This record gives sequence, C-alpha cells and structure tokens, in this order.
Amino acid sequence: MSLESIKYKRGKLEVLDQLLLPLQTKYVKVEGVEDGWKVINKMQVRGAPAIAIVGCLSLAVELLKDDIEDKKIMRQEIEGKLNYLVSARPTAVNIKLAADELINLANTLNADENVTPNEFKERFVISIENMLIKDIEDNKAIGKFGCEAILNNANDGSVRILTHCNTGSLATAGYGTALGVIRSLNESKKLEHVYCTETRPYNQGARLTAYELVHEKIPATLIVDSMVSALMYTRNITAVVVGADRVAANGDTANKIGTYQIAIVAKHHGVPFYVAAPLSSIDMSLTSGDRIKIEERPDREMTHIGEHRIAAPGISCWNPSFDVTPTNLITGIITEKGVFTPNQLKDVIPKDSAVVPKS
Ligand SMILES: CSC[C@H]1O[C@H](OP(=O)(O)O)[C@H](O)[C@@H]1O
Repeated sequence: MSLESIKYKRGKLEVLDQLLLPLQTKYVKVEGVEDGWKVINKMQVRGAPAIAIVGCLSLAVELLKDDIEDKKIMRQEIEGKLNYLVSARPTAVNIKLAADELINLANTLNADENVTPNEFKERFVISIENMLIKDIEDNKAIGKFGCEAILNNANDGSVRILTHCNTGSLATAGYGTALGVIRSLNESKKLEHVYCTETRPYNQGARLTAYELVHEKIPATLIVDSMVSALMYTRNITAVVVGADRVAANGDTANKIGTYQIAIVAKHHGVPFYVAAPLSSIDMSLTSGDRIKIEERPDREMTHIGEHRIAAPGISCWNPSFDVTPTNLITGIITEKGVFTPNQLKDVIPKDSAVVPKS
C-alpha cells in the first residue's frame, strides 16, 4: 500500500496510477508535459492540488532536459507548455493559478538582464519544487483550523463526519484537505467515526478515501451515494467536510458531482457543511459559480467498471464530473489562513493575487 501519490526528485517524476487502486500499486513515469497532460486527463492522477503540482513538475522535468540557452525562447516555451497543461482538465483552478504565477515569474526572469539562462532555469524549477512543500504545509493548517471549527461547534465530546470523493494524500502532495481535517480530528482523539461516500462513477470514495482511512486505521464506514439522506436521518452527523475544485469569489463551490445534493440534505437536517480548500482553489476572477466550466467525462466511466459493462448498451448518458454548491448552503470555507464565511473571501485573498481582477 502507498499513499504517496507523487514521487519526485530533481529530473525524475513518477505518479501513483490511481486507476489501478486499491488492488494494484503501480507508479507511472512522467518524463515531460505530454506525459503530464495524459496522466491528468486520464485521471491516473487527480485532485485539484495534485493536478497542479504534477502538471508543473512535468514541465520542470522537461525544462531540465532542454538545452535552450536563449531566455526569450525559454519564456515562450514555458508559456505555451503551461497553457497546454491547463487544458488537460477544465474545472479545477489550481493549475491555472499556478500557470499564471509561473508565467509571471518567467516574464520577470526573462526581463532581468542580470539573470543568466542557467539561473533562469534553476530559479524557475525551484519555484515549482516549492509547491510540494507548501501544499503539505497548507493542508496541515487546513486540518488544524477545520478541526478547531468542528470541535467548537460539537455539543458532545466526539464527532461523526461525512465526506465525499477523495481529498486526501492521493489528491494532494500529502495529508489532504477535507481528509486533512479528518486526520486532524483523529489526531485530537475526538473523531468517533467517518462516513465516506462511494462517489460514483469514478468511485474516489470506495477506491481511494476508504483506502486511505483503512491504511491509517481511522474508524470509517463506506456508504452508497444515495444513502446520505438516510444516514443523516438515522445517525447524528456532526458535520460534512468536502473539498473543492474551484471556489468563485462569492463562495459558490465546484466540487465532485453529488456534493450539491449532500449540501441540500445537510441544510435540511441542520448539519454544518464545510468546504476545505487552499487559497489556490479560489478563483476571484469569477463572480459566481454559474461561470465555472463543468467537465463532462466519457460515458464509459458510467457504463463500465473496468472492462465489465454494467449499463444497458445503447442508453444515453450524462456524466458531469462536478456540480456547484451555492454559497447559501455552505457554513464555512476552511483554508490555510483560517475558516471564513463565503462573503469574507474577498478580504482573505491577497490583493496582488494573480486572480484578483485588475480594476
Ligand atoms: C483536494 S482534491 C479536490 C477535489 O478534486 C476531486 O475531483 P477529481 O477526483 O475529479 O480530480 C474532488 O472533486 C475533490 O473534492
């Protein structure tokens, strides 16, 4: 068993092939941006933060192999390759924000006459490598703040949490976002039980979240997506914690398909609903969630499990990979800077952030 989704050392990148989990642990080499695009698009690696990190590391690996000596050409190559990587999956914003920041860095390094081509390459690659470290630091902070927020609102000593999809070490550089909150609750000895949804059709919950929870001996039960209402009716769920692929400026949140209906059920039962996401998942350039592009995935992901067909041949399918939960259903957004209500986001994002619309 391995929870290390990304294996990297300078010049060498491998990703855990999550299509084969939980039965097979196999790492796939990523030797450049073509490989990076493919492993992201095929969902061999997935999860908004992991997509950004693997995409950018694939560029770092390729850049170190190039013998380009002209900074202007290097800058142009970098911009083109980053835009290509962003096209692998449209909904998660993390890779777009990372690309914007790296293009800004490349422009700065290119314009600085005191920076040699080798210094350009070295500083650019270090900037990407730092993403691995920062992501884990951010996730630990998200875990801490989320744990505190949930325990502050819990009446009895122990808590019962529902989560959807996979937001753990397999979706990030490590520790996880919503699953990071669950790990922090477990470390606080206040976690009574976790319920994770199967998360059809890719089954991130049954195949990945269950895998992480069993691996760390966290008390958990797998439920079918359609059981969420019955679970809240029969069990005293303390809170729901989910991840995010793109949070709009007003707090509307795009996350794995099924999140929206969980939020509706949570509202009906008076269960607090939290989104756990780093600031790099917040897109301040979008005023609301109805402007978030929702990826539609191949029918086969619904009609088959592996090679085995489970749906009648000839039936048409609709397979959006995400839905948008409106801000009025969200109790709080747990970030590495603290927990905020949706309408506080505009005060949290740094004014010089790449995504703050320039007035
Ligand atoms: C911290 S991962 C965020 C997000 O990404 C997952 O989607 P996918 O498995 O399709 O990449 C899911 O929506 C998680 O909540």
